[in-house]
Amino acid sequence: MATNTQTPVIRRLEESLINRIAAGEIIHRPASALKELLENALDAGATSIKITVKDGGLKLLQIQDNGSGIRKADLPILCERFTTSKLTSFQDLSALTTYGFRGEALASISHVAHLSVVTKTKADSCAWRACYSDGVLAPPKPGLSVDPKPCAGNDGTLLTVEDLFYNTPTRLAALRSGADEYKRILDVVTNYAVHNPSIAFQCKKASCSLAGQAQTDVSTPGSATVLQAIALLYGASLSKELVHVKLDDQKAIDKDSSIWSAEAFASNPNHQSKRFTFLLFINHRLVDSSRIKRAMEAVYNGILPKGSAPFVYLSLLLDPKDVDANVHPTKREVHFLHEEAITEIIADQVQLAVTKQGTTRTFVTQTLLTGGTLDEAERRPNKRRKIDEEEEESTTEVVHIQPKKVYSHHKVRTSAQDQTLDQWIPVKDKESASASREKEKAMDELQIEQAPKIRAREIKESICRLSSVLALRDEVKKQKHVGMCEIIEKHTFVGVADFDQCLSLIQADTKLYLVNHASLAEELFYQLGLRQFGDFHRIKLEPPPPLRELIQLAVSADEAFHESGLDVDTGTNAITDILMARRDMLDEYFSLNIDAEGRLQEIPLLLRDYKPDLDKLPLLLMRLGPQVDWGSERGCFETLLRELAYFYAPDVPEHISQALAQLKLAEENADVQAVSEEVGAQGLTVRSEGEKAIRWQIQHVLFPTIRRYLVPSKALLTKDFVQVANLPDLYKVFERC
Ligand SMILES: Nc1ncnc2c1ncn2[C@@H]1O[C@H](COP(=O)(O)OP(=O)(O)OP(=O)(O)O)[C@@H](O)[C@H]1O
Repeated sequence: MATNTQTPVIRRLEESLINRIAAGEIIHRPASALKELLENALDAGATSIKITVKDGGLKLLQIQDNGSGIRKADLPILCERFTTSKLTSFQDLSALTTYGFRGEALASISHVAHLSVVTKTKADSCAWRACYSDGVLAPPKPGLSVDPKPCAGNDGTLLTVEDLFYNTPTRLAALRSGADEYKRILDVVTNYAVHNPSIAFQCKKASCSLAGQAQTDVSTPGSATVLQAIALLYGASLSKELVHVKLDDQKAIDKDSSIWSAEAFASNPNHQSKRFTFLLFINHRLVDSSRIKRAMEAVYNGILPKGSAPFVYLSLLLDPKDVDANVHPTKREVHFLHEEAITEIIADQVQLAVTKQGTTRTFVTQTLLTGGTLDEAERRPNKRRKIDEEEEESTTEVVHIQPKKVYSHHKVRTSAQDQTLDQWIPVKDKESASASREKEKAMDELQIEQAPKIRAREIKESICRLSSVLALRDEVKKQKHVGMCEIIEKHTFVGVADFDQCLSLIQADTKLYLVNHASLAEELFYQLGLRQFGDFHRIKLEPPPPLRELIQLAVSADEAFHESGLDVDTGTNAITDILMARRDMLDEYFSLNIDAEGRLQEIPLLLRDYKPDLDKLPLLLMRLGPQVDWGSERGCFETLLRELAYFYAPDVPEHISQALAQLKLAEENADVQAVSEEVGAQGLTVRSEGEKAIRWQIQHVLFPTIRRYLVPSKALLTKDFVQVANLPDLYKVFERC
């Protein structure tokens, strides 16, 4: 760049240049112009909107609506900047019910294209035609008057945009192709057509087919529901895999916050696409929200296999006063009050609904359009759907283009959504088939109620300035094993292989690993403890149990303690005293709240949605005495977090082990009848229910969180990870057989 030693002169830009720069911010491409025009038609109350496009909208973009029309008297200022019928005062901004409010869209278009309008209100006896250039009326042809001309026309407005960006060649050159622009236009129309199913939409190219008839690429009847519109535009097979979530009259935070509602159609695990289709409307406005999008992606993280994506339509209705639509030139973004809380509620509900379907494996068949409309649409598929299908195919085509051959033994089924090992393990109780089915159903419901939120939630790292904690966090990072990280990050959970030994199978690429999930979980919980140090959520115990009694329970059951020769009371008192003396610190840093009367009020919640086995609580408290290094800050924090992690990690709960032991004993005595009558009534029943709940928690909460948050060390690799199979090797074995 040339260096200029002279001080630059500041000049006022020419009006036309200012307007063109401003227009460039609002009108990026044909699809953004169309969005503005569509929204104008919707604001005008249209029930039918027809769009015609030539060369991806660059040559021609025409939109005809049957809305209110524009008064002839308003035509002279129609395309002037900041002229609008939708806003009069600043206060109106906080009560917006229209898409438009700035009076800038038509002005912007007129600065970068040739714009003409034919419009007729119900009160007019004829339509009026006017042409615009650079914000003002322009003659239709050189030498003619600029005044609007009477002409024939229907009620409503026909807006024609020609030669978009004719005067901004850089913008024009940056646009890829007419086909690409047309695809974007179809996206916009499709999205609005889904959201406005009672409005008839049509979108077609202006070029005629050989038969002389333009082909309509998007077409909706205008008398459908959102689900029916999705079926029409995205395909009936998708619409059958959608779960419906409706939230009415919600309050974000407390009773004083405004009411909001939401409606969503989200795909169940049976639908898997390569690309995430996310249609988000906030107060009917088509917007992007990275926060909500991330939350939706997180919902499906633990449900869909890697590389698969869902479909989600979400419409959010908020009090207009809580929404700021004036944050982005194209209005593609909005800000709203309590965004985080509202997002979380919606994500939880979507997850609940989606996993309910995934868990119960019920395939709901929806009755779609009655009458011939859908069938007709199925025969004449909408272009948007065709494009989606083509895109799915074209991704496969990439494989063809790249000459990398995929051998069959490298092809692995990574779809973990439905076929995990657990599903092939029969529940071994002796109940009748129908009773078993009843119980299955009850279990499914129970599981949903017990742990409705199964995705790996965002767990924020707490702000902590204690050098000891920062050093411990650093240590975790330093021990990170890169190879293990890859496996953990892209693994697919296959199933619990041996429940009693805490072994699970996971798959990464073509390799199958047997992992000790209790060890992985213990390390995970230690790291989660470090991550949230000083800022844990809490589990409240109701009624709060006396600390001393809990410790006594564990001490009296502890063999090592008896061997040491100390008496139970002395041991119990010593441990109780240690904890009571440090209860302020325990509360502040670990959310372990013991009140002045020695009752345990709260314990830390390391992972929301995950329920630790509270039967292990006495053991935890007892171990906090001798196992924690109370002598140094760093040692104390580390050992205490390790104890918490040990408490949180899953192992076979006491009552299940007891039932198992009983079963084994009975089997050894060959008293099988007694097994079925006695243990079968208690032990095995407990095993099937308790075990099922734990298995569910392992698969749906633990492993998704491991995938997202565990920083694995080499130690884990050597101790708790065994590669049991590699598909190509297996293939060789089979070949030899
Ligand atoms: N299709 C239409 N039918 C009826 N009136 C229309 C139509 N399109 C535009 N108008 C009128 O023209 C005015 C200016 O439209 P323009 O799109 O420039 O701004 P806006 O919609 O008011 O605000 P924004 O710039 O935020 O979109 C609108 O306020 C509306 O009164």
